[in-house]
Amino acid sequence: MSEYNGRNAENRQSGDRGGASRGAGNRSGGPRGPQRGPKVSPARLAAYDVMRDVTDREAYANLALPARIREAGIDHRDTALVTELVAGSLRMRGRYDRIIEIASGRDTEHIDARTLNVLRLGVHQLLGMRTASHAAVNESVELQRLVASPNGAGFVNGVLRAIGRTTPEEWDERIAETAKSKDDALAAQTSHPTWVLRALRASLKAEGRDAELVELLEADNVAPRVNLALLPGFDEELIEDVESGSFEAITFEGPSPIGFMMHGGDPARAIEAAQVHEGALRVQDQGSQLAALALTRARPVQAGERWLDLCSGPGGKSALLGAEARLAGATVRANEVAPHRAELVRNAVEAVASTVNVVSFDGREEGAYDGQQYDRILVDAPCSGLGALRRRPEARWRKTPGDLPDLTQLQGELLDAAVAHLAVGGVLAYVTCSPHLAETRVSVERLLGRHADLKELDAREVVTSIARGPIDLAGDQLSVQLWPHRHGTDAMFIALFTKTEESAS
Ligand SMILES: C[S@@+](CC[C@H](N)C(=O)[O-])C[C@H]1O[C@@H](n2cnc3c(N)ncnc32)[C@H](O)[C@@H]1O
Repeated sequence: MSEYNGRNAENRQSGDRGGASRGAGNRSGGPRGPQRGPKVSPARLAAYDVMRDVTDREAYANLALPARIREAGIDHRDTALVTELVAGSLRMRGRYDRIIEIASGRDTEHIDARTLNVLRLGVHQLLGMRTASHAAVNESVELQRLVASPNGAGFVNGVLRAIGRTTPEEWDERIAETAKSKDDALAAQTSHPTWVLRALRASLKAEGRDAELVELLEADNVAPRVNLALLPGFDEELIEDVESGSFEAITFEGPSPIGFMMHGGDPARAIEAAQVHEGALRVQDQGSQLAALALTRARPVQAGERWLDLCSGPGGKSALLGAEARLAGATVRANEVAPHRAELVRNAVEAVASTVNVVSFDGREEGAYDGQQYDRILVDAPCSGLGALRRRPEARWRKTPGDLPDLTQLQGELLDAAVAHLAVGGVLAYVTCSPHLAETRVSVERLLGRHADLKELDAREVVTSIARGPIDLAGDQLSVQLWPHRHGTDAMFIALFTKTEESAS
């Protein structure tokens, strides 16, 4: 038996509400001919198309899904089904592939790519959505005939029937029995690459909380709630309205003092219903909210302060910095290297446009700084994104440990350039959406080693003082590591520094 207790995400996925058969689309690469009879629902066919685009063509599910749903004319009811099929099958791909291997006796590398995606979708219906076994198997067999090879229909039928006869808990045991190691078992059971599991454990261990690993891995497998931020200084009466129950879909809760949580429904509609200043209520993870507020509230702001958001695209934190600056009489320069992302920043800061100047430079170059020193600098650095695995179902399968050296080098170079433009007594925030130690504490220790004039500030104290209620921050470092399972946020890392007078010369 492995340490995993079978309390896995499969049991918590939403149920299949079934898909009506209303004439299939026709984009898949297989031998798809005309369908004779109502065999494969348009929802399942659309899900297959997106799976193929993501697994074989490097598409991003969050972009490919809405595009395919529109193209196939999928209605509102079936949109949820397609989304669940795709997101669940992609997120749980590591687990499902292992189960397929055990059930079929065949390595997934030796299964035709189209058939493998048909199987993944089938397994998700059987184990993740608890679709009636005959329906899941029959639809998968028909999907196989339509998009892959009719010759493989018997294989799909046999493998899925075998999988459906075994409960998710029994699959956990079979995975453990056949795994190469305990880590291999837990990684397959919870659908994480083993190197990611080890990196997450190392980071939790550094806080003395490695016992939380399974909880974290499970949290990664549940799509996050949509969170909203209300920009300070705008429509604050909304808080009272929400607290008095005027809005069913939103509650004023979570660790951020300006954060709201959505309980289902369409965020765009909820924002419209709130009738606030345009752009003042925005979708934003509460960890990101805390990271931006940690910089602005680390110490009182003096009117006239100059702030820099060095890596600002798509602009969520810039909007928040802009709102805080507007209230305190400071100004913000928001820099983003990619011009199309700088455009997104311009849109994001519309509500505070008079306070935020958006520019597009490489943050390691002088142009990003306009020859100025800054009182506060946010380096929300490009990173592996291992802290946001809940959001992008395919992301964990696209990262490799080989991505880290280039990223950590870039993070170091951006930080060095930022330090050179930090005013004496100014505050620098280093933020990543990754808990990987190479991108967090190792980066911090190296930075402090390179800059004798830099002193780390107590970010824990700052975040504790701004959080809405008590916040469980573990370990004995000055920096803050947030976690999905503990805080309901992305796994954001926040470190704060100041430049000291003595050694600044
Ligand atoms: C983690 S994201 C920032 C998220 C943003 N702060 C927000 O809250 O919306 C990192 C950003 O850094 C940008 N970036 C990457 N390399 C950069 C560089 N050399 N200089 C400036 N920005 C860079 C990326 O394009 C990306 O938009």
